[in-house]
Amino acid sequence: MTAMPGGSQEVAVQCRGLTKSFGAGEARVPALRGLDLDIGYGEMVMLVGPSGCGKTTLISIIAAVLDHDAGLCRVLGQDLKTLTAADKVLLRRKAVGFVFQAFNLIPTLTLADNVSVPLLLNGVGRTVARRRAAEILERLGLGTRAEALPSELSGGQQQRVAIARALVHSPRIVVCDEPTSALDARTGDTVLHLLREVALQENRALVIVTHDNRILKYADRIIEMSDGVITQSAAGQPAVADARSNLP
Ligand SMILES: Nc1ncnc2c1ncn2[C@@H]1O[C@H](COP(=O)(O)OP(=O)(O)OP(=O)(O)O)[C@@H](O)[C@H]1O
Repeated sequence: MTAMPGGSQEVAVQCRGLTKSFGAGEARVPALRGLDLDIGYGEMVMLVGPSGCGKTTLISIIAAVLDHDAGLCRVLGQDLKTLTAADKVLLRRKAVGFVFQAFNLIPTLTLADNVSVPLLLNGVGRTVARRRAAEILERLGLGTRAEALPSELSGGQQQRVAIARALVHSPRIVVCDEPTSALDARTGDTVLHLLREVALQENRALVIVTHDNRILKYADRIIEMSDGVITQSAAGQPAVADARSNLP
């Protein structure tokens, strides 16, 4: 079992003996092989490891977009195996923000409309939704582009829109797959500051898959995976913890 730093009893995510395979018979590929993990509220965890070790599979299960085979995955106190498909839709809609590697923006909608979608799905009125979308786009440096279409943006700008959309409805759990892959160092810092602020101030849990060593300094915990299990879990650096209290 992977212990929580400080031994906290209250966890946002609890995985025990989690397994997941793709395919069947000779083509079967085991992606998770009995993984144990706890993630606390207010914690920002970074998942690292070689390509194919199961990082995306793990965050997809935590975000309730992919079903696991066996073991326990409890998210916000709910055992995912006990949830119906409709329950999972609700959990995702209300409580999960997902930044996909491929951004997954809707090409025919403006940035403001893309970012408004999670709010509209949660019953927020259009005017309020668009105002909140504009606010978060502003914080991510895209305030003047709110009426642009995704195709008019660079990859880095699209990535920031995807991050805005994942945060706009204040989800308790945020999972991000390579959220800085298309960003330069400065923009990556802006995004990580925002994600940290979100994790700390709103007491949410953030899980970030990354190959970007530049952003590891923002993590509370760095978890290394290999071949479908966790091989190492290390606390973040104290020097960075100091810097966190000076967020812009
Ligand atoms: N939909 C799928 N169908 C078949 N195999 C899959 C599928 N998704 C993942 N896999 C396999 O499961 C294993 C874990 O994949 P996963 O994408 O979780 O790894 P990863 O650590 O996120 O890799 P990367 O860093 O390259 O994104 C790999 O062997 C991958 O080929």
